[in-house]
Parts: sequence; structure tokens; C-alpha cells
Amino acid sequence: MDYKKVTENATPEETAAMPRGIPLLKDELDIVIPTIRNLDFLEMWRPFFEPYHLIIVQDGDPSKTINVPDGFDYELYNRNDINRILGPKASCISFKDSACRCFGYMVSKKKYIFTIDDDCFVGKDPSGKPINALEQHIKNILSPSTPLFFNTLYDPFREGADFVRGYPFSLREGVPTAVSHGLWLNIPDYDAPTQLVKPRERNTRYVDMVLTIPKGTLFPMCGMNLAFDRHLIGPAMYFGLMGDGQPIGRYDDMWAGWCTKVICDHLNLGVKTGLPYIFHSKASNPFVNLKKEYKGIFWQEDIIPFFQAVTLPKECTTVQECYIELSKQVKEKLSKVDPYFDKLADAMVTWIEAWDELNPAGAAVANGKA
Ligand SMILES: O=c1ccn([C@@H]2O[C@H](COP(=O)(O)OP(=O)(O)O[C@H]3OC[C@H](O)[C@H](O)[C@H]3O)[C@@H](O)[C@H]2O)c(=O)[nH]1
Ligand SMILES: [Mn+2]
Repeated sequence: MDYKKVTENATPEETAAMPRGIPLLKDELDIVIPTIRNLDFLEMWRPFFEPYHLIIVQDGDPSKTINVPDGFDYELYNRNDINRILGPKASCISFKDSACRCFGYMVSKKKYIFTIDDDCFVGKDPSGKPINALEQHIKNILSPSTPLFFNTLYDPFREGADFVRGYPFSLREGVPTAVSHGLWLNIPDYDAPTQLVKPRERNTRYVDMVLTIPKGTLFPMCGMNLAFDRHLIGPAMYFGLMGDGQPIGRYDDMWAGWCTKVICDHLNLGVKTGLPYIFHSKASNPFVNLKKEYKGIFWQEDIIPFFQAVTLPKECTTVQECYIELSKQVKEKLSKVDPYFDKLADAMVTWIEAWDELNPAGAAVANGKA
């Protein structure tokens, strides 16, 4: 294994030379990209992404033109579109923060979502082979999770692995996988304080592992390289009120991850983390990030115990019902931390109302079994 390989991203030529497998879930999966930049990074991903439909959420100035490389099938929404489509409910979609990406989840009509940032390139595994991150996410999502009992040989459904001795046979069917959380080579997703003290740290460690996050355990979900089953857990993937006019930023995916995990635990759905890796190319400014994050850094000392203590009634059998119940508990128990959570709890309700308005069929169908 030549671990030096993982310190470089794959070139478009290297990726283009990869055998083009059958694009799994081609008509059942949308790729959602939040952007304030151009989308040249798609050239790197072309062999892997071209067969899929893209939903581009253009943040910031709607009068700016975002160029999408030829050959991609896409729909693009800017702030004017979001306001036009949602009307007053657009207030729940963040502006000037990558949290805006959740609008793409709402307007999609597909069963699966893969979301990626525009500074994430194709990574290489230790053998130097370009990593088809989308293909690995699909494998993760289409195979069961094992949140109820930890398998020490990691994901038992991967080629060359299985359940180990002592693993109860009654649990070996696993549960449906709702989320696949990928990782990052090169620039790791560190918070601002860590970025400031370790400005030159790069992640060169490629760990060949996929793990189910155990039931009852929270995790810091990063939205940079993430896939999920929209029909199973979509309404929980609200990325909160961040950015312009808000006291906090860069906690969009964290909030969504904590809400999603407690609901997955309640509905017996699984969350996996590990492979695939992408190559994260740009470190955002740690000083700007510190300004966005600092309230979150001390609020989360109250937020995490809140989510750890959350219980959802057995009558909540759909994601929407769980999410509305969660919003009530946020309003009741977190508003004393800061009035922001009162506003956020209301926005959570607006999000579900908007979701059900744009996805009427979803409003009736139970998303998972409690
Ligand atoms: O106001 C904005 C800023 C950025 N975007 C788009 O969001 C993606 C992430 O932006 P960037 O790579 O500059 O930030 P990072 O610090 O690397 O992002 C991480 O932390 C914040 C989020 O949680 C994010 O998911 C993490 O990856 C990128 O596509 C920008 O174009 C935006 O839409 N609006
Ligand atoms: Mn980035």
C-alpha cells in the first residue's frame, strides 16, 4: 500500500480512465450541491456523476451566474427561486450558509440524496485508485445497518466480512440504513479552534472501514460528503437557521445529524460512517469560522445532553411526527439556553409544513416503524 497516494486528489484523466460501471440508482438518486462558487470541480467527478441528476442550490447573490459544465443534467435554484416556491415559508431556509442545501432535499422527487461540497474532489485510495464515493455510499445505503449490537469486524455486509462469533442470530438481519456519512482526506472537517492550533494538519490516514453508529450514540454529522434515504429520513434533514441574520453558523449539519440520529434510533433505522473518502481541497478561513461557530461551541454543552435525554412517544411513527415532537421539546427545553432556539423550533415546524406541501404523498406514508 502506498499511502503517499492518498495525499493527492485524482486528476480528471485518472478518473476518466476508470471503468464506467453501471450507474446504480441512476433514476432514484439526486446529487445536491450548495454553492457560491463555480462548479468546475464537476469535471473531476464527471465519470461518476454525469449519469445522475444534479440539484444545485445557489447561495448568496441570485444575480450571479453559476456556470455548470456541459453534459450534466441539473436543476438550479437561487434565493429568488426559493422565495418564489416557498413564499413566507422560505424563512426556514438559511441564506449565506451551506445550510441552504436542505432546500435541494425538499424539492427532490427521488428516493436517495447524495450531497457534496464544491471543494471536494475525487480522492485516491492507498493503491492510487480514484475513489467513486457515490458508488460506495450507494453500497452503504443499500445494505442493512447493525445499531442494536456492535459487530467487532465492522460492517458484516461488506465483501470478505461477516458477523463474528457471539453475534445474536436474531439480530443479524440488521435494520434499514437511512444515512451514509463519508469522510475526508487532506483538509479534515475540524472546528475553528482546532483549525487555528493545527493549521497545517492534513488527514492522510485512509481507514478501510464502514461502521454502524450504535443506537443511543450521537455523532457530529458533516454535510460535506453525505448520502441518505430521503423516503426513510428526509424530513429530519433540516439544516436549521444559520448564516445571514442568525447568531450561529457551521452547525447546520450538526443540528441535522443530532435530530436525524435520535429519530433513526426511535424508528429503528441505521446510520453508517467511514468509507467513502473524498479529497477536501479548501480550508475555509478559521477566523471567519470562529465567529460563526463560537456560540455553538458553548451551546452544544447544553444541546448534547438535551438530545441524549430525548425520548419520542411510540405514537410517533413517521419522521414528520417525530420531528414536530422534537421541535416542541426544543422550544420547551432549549429556549432557556438562548431565544434563538425558540425561533429554531418554529422554523422546524415551518420546514415540515413546507416539506409536506412540496411532497404531499410523503405526508401520508409512514417513513419507518417505531
Ligand atoms: O455562504 C456559503 C458558504 C459556502 N457555501 C457552500 O457550502 C459548501 C461548504 O463551503 P466551504 O467549503 O467554504 O466551507 P467548509 O468550512 O469547508 O464547509 C464545512 O463546514 C461548513 C458546513 O458544515 C459544510 O458542509 C462543511 O463542509 C461549498 O459547496 C460552498 O460553495 C454556501 O452555499 N454558502
Ligand atoms: Mn470546504
